[in-house]
Amino acid sequence: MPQRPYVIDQLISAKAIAARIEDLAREIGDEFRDTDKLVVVGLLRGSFVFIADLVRELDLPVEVDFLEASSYGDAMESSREVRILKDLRAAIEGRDVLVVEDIVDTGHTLNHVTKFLLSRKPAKLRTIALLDKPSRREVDFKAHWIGFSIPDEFVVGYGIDFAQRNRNLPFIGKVRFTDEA
Ligand SMILES: O=P(O)(O)OC[C@H]1O[C@H](OP(=O)(O)OP(=O)(O)O)[C@H](O)[C@@H]1O
Ligand code: HPA
Ligand SMILES: [Mg+2]
Repeated sequence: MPQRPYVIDQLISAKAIAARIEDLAREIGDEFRDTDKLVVVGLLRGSFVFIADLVRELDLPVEVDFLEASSYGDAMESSREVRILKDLRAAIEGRDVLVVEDIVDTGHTLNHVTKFLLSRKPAKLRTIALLDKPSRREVDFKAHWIGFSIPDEFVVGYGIDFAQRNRNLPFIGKVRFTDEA
C-alpha cells in the first residue's frame, strides 16, 4: 500500500532528551543503590536507543538483556495483541529488574510484558519509559519513571518508528501528513 506523504516536526530535542536521562539515571541509581544483581531489560525494537543512552549514565553494575514484543507492526493503531517474539537470555527469578521502554501509549505492551516477567518472580521489577501518552490509555498502567508526558501525537525518532522507518532520528518528532486539508 503506498504511504501517505508526511513530514516530521521536532517535539523533543536530542539535548533535552540527554538532560532528562541524566536526571532519570540519578533516580534509578538511588532506587537500586544496594543491588549488585540488576538486570536492565530493553523492549525491542523501540527501546534500543534509549537503553543504550540510559545504561551509560547508570553508575551501577548492570547486566543488559532484551525482550522483543510487538503489537503495532507497520500500523498506527495498536492491535491490542502483544506478541513476545524473543525471550530473555537471563533467568530473573530473585533478581532486580528494570524494564526499559520507549513509549507507553494504550498501555497494552508494558501491561502484558510486566505480567509476563512478574510470573518469573523477580525480587523487584521497575519500569521506565521515555515517553508517556496518558490520554490514550486503554489499560490501567503506570510506569515507575517517565521521561516526558506528551500529547496525543504519533511520534517517531530516537528508536521509535513509523512503519519501521525513522528510528535513527536523534530527536523525537511528530508525524504530520501533508495531504490533509
Ligand atoms: O502502549 P502501547 O499502545 O502498547 O504502545 C507502545 C508500544 O508500541 C511500540 O512498539 P511496536 O509494537 O510498534 O514494536 P517496536 O518496538 O518493534 O516498534 C512501542 O515501541 C511500544 O513498545
Ligand atoms: O506514537 C507512536 N509512534 C510510533 N509507535 C508507537 N507505538 C505506540 N505509540 C506510538
Ligand atoms: Mg515497542
